[in-house]
Amino acid sequence: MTDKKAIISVNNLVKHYGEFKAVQGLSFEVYENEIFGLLGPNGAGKTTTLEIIETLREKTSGEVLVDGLNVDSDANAIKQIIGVQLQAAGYYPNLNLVELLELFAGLYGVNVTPMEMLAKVNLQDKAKAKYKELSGGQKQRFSIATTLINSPKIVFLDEPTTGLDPQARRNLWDLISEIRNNGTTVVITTHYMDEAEQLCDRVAFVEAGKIIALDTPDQLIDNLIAGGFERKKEVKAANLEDVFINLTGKAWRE
Ligand SMILES: Nc1ncnc2c1ncn2[C@@H]1O[C@H](COP(=O)(O)OP(=O)(O)OP(=O)(O)O)[C@@H](O)[C@H]1O
Repeated sequence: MTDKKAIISVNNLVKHYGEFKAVQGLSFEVYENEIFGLLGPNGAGKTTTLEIIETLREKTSGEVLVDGLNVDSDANAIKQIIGVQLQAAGYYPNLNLVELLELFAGLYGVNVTPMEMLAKVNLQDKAKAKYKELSGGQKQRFSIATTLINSPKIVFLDEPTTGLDPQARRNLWDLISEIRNNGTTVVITTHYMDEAEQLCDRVAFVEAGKIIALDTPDQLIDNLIAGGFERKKEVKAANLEDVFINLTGKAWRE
């Protein structure tokens, strides 16, 4: 991993909300073409950190470079090369998915073929549906499609699988891996450790505005075991989620 090139560099990032210190000197790099996970408990500062990198939130101090561009001076250029998920409220209720994609493409000043974008996230059948008519998993997939409109170098996904069933989650993992395999760097936040373990090339654990560990999932687990850690209960070769997936299959179904 040492020959990897950093596409995001965060140096001593600090964010205060009044007296409250939400981010307290974070430093990390995201490498080109990896899936990088920010993990940590509620309120740890993950979203704040992401939004500062996305140029959507002011920092208190520190340096953030995105593909060599500085968030302080090059925010507009950064916006051109990143894909960010919109909050649900951003989707005009009376437009269908094709019309929404055309609207976003117009805002970015790019040409897209909406059906091709929908095919990437397996939503061709829903081309004429409105956002509010989609299931939770379909909404997430559509919102990921919107992040790809400007062919970004980096996509940011804030808890993309929260609230989804196991199949929808696994299908989203496949989709996110595909996005990475097509050359895009992915930065993701999640509370699901199985997701981080399966999906992320490297993860950073954030707690109370600080990074307390950063490595590949494999290395972090090996370090823990090397320290003498043992699970109390013997681990079975499968878990209840495996039973669910085996009973119900892995096909897209919402
Ligand atoms: N606009 C704001 N004004 C004041 N405090 C804020 C603001 N935004 C976030 N905070 C506080 O900063 C801390 C970090 O919030 P943040 O949303 O970054 O956490 P998070 O790690 O993304 O949490 P979660 O996992 O719950 O999404 C929290 O204590 C939160 O209450």
